[in-house]
Amino acid sequence: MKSLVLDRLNVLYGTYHALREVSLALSEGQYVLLLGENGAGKSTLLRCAAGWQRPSGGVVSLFGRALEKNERQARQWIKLVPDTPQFYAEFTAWEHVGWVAEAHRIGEWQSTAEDLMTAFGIWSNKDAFPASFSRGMQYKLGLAMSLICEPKLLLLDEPFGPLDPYSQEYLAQYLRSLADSGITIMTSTHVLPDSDPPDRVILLDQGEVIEDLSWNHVRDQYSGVAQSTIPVRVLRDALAARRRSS
Ligand SMILES: Nc1ncnc2c1ncn2[C@@H]1O[C@H](COP(=O)(O)OP(=O)(O)OP(=O)(O)O)[C@@H](O)[C@H]1O
Repeated sequence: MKSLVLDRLNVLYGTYHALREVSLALSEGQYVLLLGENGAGKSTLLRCAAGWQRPSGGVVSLFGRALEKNERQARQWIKLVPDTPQFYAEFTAWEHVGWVAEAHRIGEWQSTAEDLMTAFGIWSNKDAFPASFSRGMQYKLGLAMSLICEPKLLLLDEPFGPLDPYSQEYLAQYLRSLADSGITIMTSTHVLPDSDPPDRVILLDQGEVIEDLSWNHVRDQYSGVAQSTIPVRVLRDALAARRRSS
């Protein structure tokens, strides 16, 4: 069963075509990187996949059902952490996590929340207000709020960028273990830690999917190259080939 299928998605902002005939299918437990230059359409794709934005054309399906025909269930299953998560000024970090956990009817959420916040290094800030958090701490809180809801599909917009190197490695490890436990993950990124590789890499350029590669294929093609530098090389080579042929 495919957890996420995007079928010929198009997104127009006025006359600007931000996504053009984007089709892809993600299997359960796949960990996928979405690569592309600034403005390639990564956030737009993630927002459409999460149901935060309605495409101008095309269909988003989750576990075999169109998202808009199964919206409440789909929204419980999918969690998107945007590049800049938003918070309520008047609630603490702990209240944010507790509030989403209760809303999703997660039982006994407190110890999981403590584990998540400890793992992400924000436990000592649990009673502080997220407005006072650094960008990296805000991202970690956004992650904790999403993970406490036990999503089946986790969409992350630029998760590694705001994090310190230790947290980047920890998150890469954590994402790998989530995927191995059956959660599907798609993350846009310009950064890849050296450990715990993804399964697949999708390259976007000017709103179009230009490559869809297995990590094993990419790894073989760039053997001897540090994992962290592979995304930039894959993207650079694919864009160069595309511009040569056009
Ligand atoms: N609300 C909007 N109105 C008009 N144009 C938009 C809007 N949102 C995005 N765009 C345009 O759509 C294109 C894709 O934007 P998007 O944010 O999806 O790119 P991205 O790949 O996530 O970029 P980045 O790496 O900089 O985050 C860009 O040209 C952007 O200017």
